[in-house]
Amino acid sequence: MSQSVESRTRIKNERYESGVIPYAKMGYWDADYVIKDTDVLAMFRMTPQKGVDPVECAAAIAGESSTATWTVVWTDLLTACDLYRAKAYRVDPVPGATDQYFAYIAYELDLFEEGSLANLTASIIGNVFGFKAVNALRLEDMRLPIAYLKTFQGPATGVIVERERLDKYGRPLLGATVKPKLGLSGKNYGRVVYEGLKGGLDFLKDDENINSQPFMRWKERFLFGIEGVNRAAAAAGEVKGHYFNVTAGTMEDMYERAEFCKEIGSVICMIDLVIGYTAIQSMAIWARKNSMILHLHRAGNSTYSRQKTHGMNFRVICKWMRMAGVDHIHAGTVVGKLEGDPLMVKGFYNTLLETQTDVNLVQGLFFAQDWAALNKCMPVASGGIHCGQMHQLINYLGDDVVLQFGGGTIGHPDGIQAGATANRVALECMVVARNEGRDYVTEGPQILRNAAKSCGPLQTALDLWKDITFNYASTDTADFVETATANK
Ligand SMILES: O=C(COP(=O)(O)O)[C@H](O)[C@H](O)COP(=O)(O)O
Ligand SMILES: [Mg+2]
Repeated sequence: MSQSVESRTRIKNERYESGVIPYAKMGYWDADYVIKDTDVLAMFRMTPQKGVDPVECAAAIAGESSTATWTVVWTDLLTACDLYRAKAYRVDPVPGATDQYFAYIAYELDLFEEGSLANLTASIIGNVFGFKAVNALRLEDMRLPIAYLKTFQGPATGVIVERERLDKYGRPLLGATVKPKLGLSGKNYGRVVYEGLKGGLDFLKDDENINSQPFMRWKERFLFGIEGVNRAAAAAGEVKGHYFNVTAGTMEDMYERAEFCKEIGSVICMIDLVIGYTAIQSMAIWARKNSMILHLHRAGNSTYSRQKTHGMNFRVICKWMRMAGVDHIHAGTVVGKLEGDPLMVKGFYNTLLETQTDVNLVQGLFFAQDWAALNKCMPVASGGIHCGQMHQLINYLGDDVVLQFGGGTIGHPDGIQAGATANRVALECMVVARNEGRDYVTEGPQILRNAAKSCGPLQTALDLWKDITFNYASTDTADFVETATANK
């Protein structure tokens, strides 16, 4: 028997009456939703406007970051709208805050184009952050399903192959940022590179804002820089590198600089986060094709990652950058001059280095994550660190990290080589102490003083920087409900 028109279509259904109905009623809230292995999950910290119901707020976020607009549209009926609608499935009050909630949202995998961070982010951090009904919004964490991760390249080289290419194992790598950041000529720049590498560092690096300015065009820097690398490597009998920053105003310029970097024999090049997700993915593909290690400076991230109630947590940037395919990313020092709570930083490092992570609320990891065999990405600790902190750095950050001392190398009173030597000796004596099973964290200062007896540069550095610490309260710390398990 044929159905009447009215019973065949959904159009007479209350859900599709024209007008404005709550997002929760439109299907963007489903407390009974059963998460699929293939779903993309996101957790937002939301601060609804006064009087806005948290569940409706979560539903609105799910709506605006997936299929919805502000009013009912009948064209939904032309789509698999029940499937494509994101579902907010859980809302928890943030402990200790009266106006904030954690909202969990599940997204159908087919909402996203394969291998495109640009497409993912246009939904997840798109319009939704400007929503008037939400006073503030912060993307705290995401779970990326294996099926989706497999559409991304992942780190071009990865930690294991980087160590093999460098032939350096069992210790953190050592680097330094050339200072002053801006203004040196190519020749003087190359001298800094040479001195630092000759003194014992593995890497020197360009700073985030050095590209191709009038005082030193990029080719000058690359040519003098590689001369410094080659001379120091020949003298030391070790592989050495300098991260040449290929960041530029256009992709064409970046490719040209990266090609030249390869041509002159560099093992590594560098880009800044500010070039954008698509440009980063393109450069990562170029890096894998050309057997180049790709360093990423996170310049710009604090603009949106530092404050607790609005923007996004840096751990999500870590996830996206591992997907995008960079081999290094600045991820905090704990003890240095820039933002970094110890537990949060540990969570970032685990996100970059582990093949699987469990829910770990203390470290701010709200979801379990399987990395689908994407390579590991090397965290870089940089910003206001010096050799007197070596025991703390090794304790907090482990072996798979590049420790970068800019001021802490170039600022040494006896010169750059002496600064580099102080760092290398401090590192090696601490690694030996740790490997011998000593309580190197407690005995650290004494271990350094003993090593300094036969290393003048280390003695001078310890004397100069002995009292330098950066003990400010972190702005980004963990908030969690003891019993919460996000992957229910
Ligand atoms: O130039 C430096 C550090 O110089 P120095 O070693 O002289 O302090 C880097 O740009 C910062 O580390 C970036 O910060 P982060 O690594 O936190 O992104
Ligand atoms: Mg810098």
